[in-house]
Amino acid sequence: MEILIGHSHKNVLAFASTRSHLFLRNCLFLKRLPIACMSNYNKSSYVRNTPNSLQNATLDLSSLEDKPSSIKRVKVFNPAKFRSSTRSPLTKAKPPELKRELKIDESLFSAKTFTELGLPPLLIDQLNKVGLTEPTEVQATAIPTISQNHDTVIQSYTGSGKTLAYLLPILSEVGPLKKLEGGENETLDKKQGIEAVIVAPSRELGMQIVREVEKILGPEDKRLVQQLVGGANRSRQEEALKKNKPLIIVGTPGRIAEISATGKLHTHMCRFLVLDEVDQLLSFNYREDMHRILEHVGKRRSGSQQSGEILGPLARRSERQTILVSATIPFSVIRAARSWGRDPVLVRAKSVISLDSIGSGLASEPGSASNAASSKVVTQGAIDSLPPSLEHYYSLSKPQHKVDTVRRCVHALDAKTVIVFMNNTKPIKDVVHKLEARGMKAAELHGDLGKLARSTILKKFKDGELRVLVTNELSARGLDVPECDLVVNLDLPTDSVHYAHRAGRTGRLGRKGSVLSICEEKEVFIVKKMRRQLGVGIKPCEFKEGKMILQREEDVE
Ligand SMILES: Nc1ncnc2c1ncn2[C@@H]1O[C@H](COP(=O)(O)OP(=O)(O)OP(=O)(O)O)[C@@H](O)[C@H]1O
Repeated sequence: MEILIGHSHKNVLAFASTRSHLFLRNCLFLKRLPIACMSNYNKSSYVRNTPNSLQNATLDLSSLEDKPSSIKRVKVFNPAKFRSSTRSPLTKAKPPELKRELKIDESLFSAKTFTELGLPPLLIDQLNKVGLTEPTEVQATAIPTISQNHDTVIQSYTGSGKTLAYLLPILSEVGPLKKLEGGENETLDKKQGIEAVIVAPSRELGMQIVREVEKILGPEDKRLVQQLVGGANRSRQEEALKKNKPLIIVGTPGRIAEISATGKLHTHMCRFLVLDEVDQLLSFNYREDMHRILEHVGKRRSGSQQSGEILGPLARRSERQTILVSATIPFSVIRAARSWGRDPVLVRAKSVISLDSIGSGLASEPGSASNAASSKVVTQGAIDSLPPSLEHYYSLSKPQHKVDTVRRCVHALDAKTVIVFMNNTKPIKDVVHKLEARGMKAAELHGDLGKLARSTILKKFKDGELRVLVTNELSARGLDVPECDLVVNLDLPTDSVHYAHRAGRTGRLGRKGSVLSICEEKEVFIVKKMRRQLGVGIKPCEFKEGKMILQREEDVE
């Protein structure tokens, strides 16, 4: 027990201190430190928190895949057979300590229909009604895996359909579209209360997930999903919880934790906990709220609770299934998943790997890591996070000419729906004014705006009433505007993980998309570093006579 206490708390501390550096950097140092200092500072924060053996072991997500011999594969998985034996949460709880072997039928990873994946007929009908007929690669891999009750980490590039990859297996177990099992009836259903909690880091992403669930449930049953996002009226949300008795709640960590603390949100019997954009949710900013959520969701009252009290919240094993999702999965998430999960697996397009198959000795004490190794951990969090269809460019510009470079790029590429990212909130308004003065319909979106203003602007942008949205990191995660054909980094992102999420707002689900990073000459080394870390080509370019001209590297240096 003592070992477990230490292990669990170490994870908490690792998250806390890593983020506290990032947080300080974002808020305080950004304007004052030269970029080179910032990048070293970022590295050193990882050094302090990365276990020794991890740094020496060059462990990464891709290296996990290089060890097929460590994957236990016993028999062919038959989804139809599996689904009929799926346990009912109230009757057939599996002892958490029992290790199960990983048995996945890889032929399912190429499934061309949702039927092949064993989804219930009612759910498939509804998907067809809303025009969803063919699963994406990550969906074809995640759906059968989650349906086997594995705690799952989903890592797949931006815009690859991760939301439905976790929603569909949940909806085939929860709500009116699920497959009814023998002995189960509507009376039991009504007693069950909240069955799935989905946590997202921003209101916008939370609301987007709610809309996705509502779309599939249809107008008659959409009350079964309830949003609990910050910025909205809390008592109205509490009333809706009481009145509508939702089965699924989607919310931001602060609001979920707040309502949970008042005793008005009962999630102990919950079967699914999803952390969307998990790497962000496990950061310092959210630590207290996430603690509460992890402690309470799916924590049935049983004999095991007592040992949970002794071990501390993160070490508790519960009956819930935990699903962690992001395009960027740093090692800290793998470590967390291993420490909370039951038989946790890592799902990527066309591959499933047992997290338990990662070699031992990774949980040694943090402290004396090398810079190179720790930066590799960061790098590996970002690799394979970008859709292959994206084109990446960078262009040199003096600070006072950056807005003009945006304008020339938009015209040269004839981009219709553009997201411009900046690092600070204050200058955003000024950029919007300058773009409007140059005849472009633009608006600002950031956290200083009220909820209503944020949703109105986002709606206008999605409806095509605005050509350019000037925003900050708020919009980098999860925002799905399929029409977005150009992302511009008017300020360079702080690292490759931030680059990946910003860039991923375009080129969604196989569409074409371009990403332009505007930088000063002294910042080119940062672009090159990100290019190396992400494994993508970022080509130098300039804009002349309404055209984009690609340059040779030598001409830029
Ligand atoms: N099977 C499918 N068929 C058609 N469209 C789909 C399918 N799955 C998802 N989509 C659509 O693809 C788009 C991207 O999906 P989603 O937002 O889930 O991507 P993501 O991988 O979560 O991206 P991010 O990492 O940026 O959050 C959405 O508009 C979604 O509705």
